[in-house]
Amino acid sequence: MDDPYENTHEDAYDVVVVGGGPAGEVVADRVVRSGLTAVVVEAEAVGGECSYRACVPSKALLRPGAARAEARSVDGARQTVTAPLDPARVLARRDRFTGRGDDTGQADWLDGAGIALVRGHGRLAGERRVEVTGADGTLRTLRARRAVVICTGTEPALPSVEGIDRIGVWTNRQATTADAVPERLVVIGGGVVACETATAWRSLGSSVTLLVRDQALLTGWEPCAGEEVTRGLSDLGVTIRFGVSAVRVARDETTRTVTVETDDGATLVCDEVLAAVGRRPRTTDLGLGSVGLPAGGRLPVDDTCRVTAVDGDWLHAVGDVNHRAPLTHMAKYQARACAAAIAERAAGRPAVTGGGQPWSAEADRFAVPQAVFTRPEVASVGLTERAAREAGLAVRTVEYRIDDVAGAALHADDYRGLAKLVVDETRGVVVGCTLTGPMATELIHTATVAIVGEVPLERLWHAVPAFPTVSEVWLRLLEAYGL
Ligand SMILES: Cc1cc2nc3c(=O)[nH]c(=O)nc-3n(C[C@H](O)[C@H](O)[C@H](O)COP(=O)(O)OP(=O)(O)OC[C@H]3O[C@@H](n4cnc5c(N)ncnc54)[C@H](O)[C@@H]3O)c2cc1C
Ligand SMILES: NC(=O)c1ccc[n+]([C@@H]2O[C@H](COP(=O)([O-])OP(=O)(O)OC[C@H]3O[C@@H](n4cnc5c(N)ncnc54)[C@H](O)[C@@H]3O)[C@@H](O)[C@H]2O)c1
Repeated sequence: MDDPYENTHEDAYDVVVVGGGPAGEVVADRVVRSGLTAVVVEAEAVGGECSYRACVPSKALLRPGAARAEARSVDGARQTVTAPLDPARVLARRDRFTGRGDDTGQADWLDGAGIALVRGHGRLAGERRVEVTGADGTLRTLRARRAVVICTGTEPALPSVEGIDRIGVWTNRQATTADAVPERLVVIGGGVVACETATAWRSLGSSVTLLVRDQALLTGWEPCAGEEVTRGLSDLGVTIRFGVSAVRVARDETTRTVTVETDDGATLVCDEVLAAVGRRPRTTDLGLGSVGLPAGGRLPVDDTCRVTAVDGDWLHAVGDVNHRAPLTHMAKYQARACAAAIAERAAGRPAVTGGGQPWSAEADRFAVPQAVFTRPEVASVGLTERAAREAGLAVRTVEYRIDDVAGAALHADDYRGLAKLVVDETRGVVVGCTLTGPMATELIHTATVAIVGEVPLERLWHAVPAFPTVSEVWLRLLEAYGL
């Protein structure tokens, strides 16, 4: 059958990328570097959730409080840092990172990289076709000669709480872009968004209450991570209520305050409520039906990020939308792999995976690092002890208090931190690591290298950490293991 788009060059690209967040930007950049052409379709702002309403603004809000706490943890410096944070300056600094949502810089970067940008909402319209509806309602069809890559990310899930759709509930968007510090903030959830947001706004002066359905924070992590963050947030003045769910919320139109009723019969009054109960894929209005897929679900993929439920090797999904490892750095890692696979197949080669090839995003399955900038920081990579046991590994764990390391005591008078290694005894290698305490987020990469490199512990013994650094915890862990 004749292809009506065959000669319409302006609307045909080798690769059509739907969504210009971290995943989409990197896929497009890498395919163009490989000699193919690419277009990015973006509905809101190039840079995605990460740049404007997630990672970047949240870390910009967290850093001043962390810097202040760090100075106050050293005698001699502590006495000089007595004033609270200056919210106006903190919010202004955040805005310098986000440009308040202005994506001119990132759009210019796409242009400079030779990537076309089409603004509008993209939907699949059958095999290798994407229809884009512009803000003015105009419709444009893009044809992909080789591949379509879905990088549409996620949107916040809302808990089923009566009235939650009528109070102007905060999601990550308001929590990272608000222009004023709420006097009283109630947070529903006990995961990373809940814990980081509580840290940030409490540091800026809010009175924060966490309503945590579970009996711990950061479930899914090693229990010590949640315990340390519970202690740290409590010390910061955050109220944490475990085993409690909100059942009803209502905003008073006169006072603008929100009343939150909980399932233990209590009532809280606050100024804002943040829902931080996880994310759902942005696939409801994506034309998935045109390629035989149900709307609204995740898009399972193989290690090259090819959507497994669709025949052929043209449809891919990268980043949060495939739910393999919903983090920016893993989205970008998958993007590099996916672009390499597309280039490999374009060259007529099969892109076989599983052997550490650049087109194989296999680290998603065993070495996902995560850095959480709470007080204290927590970071992890690889398997928890529980996950390793469930996977049938011969598990041995080693724990060490980081405060007992000379470098940690020099770093902060009140240093408090934990390190836990999960070792696969059969292979004699580290398969998981969790760290808590100051600089945990920077220290975790050492563990990532050990896990990905499958470095035997006897060999790791020869990687000598410098004295007097916090990294000496690695020596202590190996000694505790018996080396
Ligand atoms: C509060 C918060 C803090 C976070 N902090 C961190 C952190 O510190 N570190 C970290 O690694 N991760 C963090 N994350 C997770 C991180 O934000 C995501 O993993 C990351 O944004 C995923 O990138 P993505 O490109 O897959 O999706 P997104 O960043 O969500 O980008 C998707 C893009 O697709 C566009 N889009 C969607 N649908 C369409 C469509 N139909 N047509 C056209 N365009 C479309 C959207 O407008 C958006 O620009 C955080 C998340 C939250 C909520
Ligand atoms: N520093 C970082 O790496 C960072 C920071 C923020 C967010 N993120 C990413 O953003 C994503 C979303 O984070 P999140 O915290 O929203 O999700 P999450 O899955 O980490 O935590 C969700 C929390 O909400 C609770 N919950 C779920 N449903 C509930 C309900 N109906 N009522 C009450 N509580 C409920 C869960 O028990 C859990 O405590 C994650 O994938 C995370 O990796 C990463």
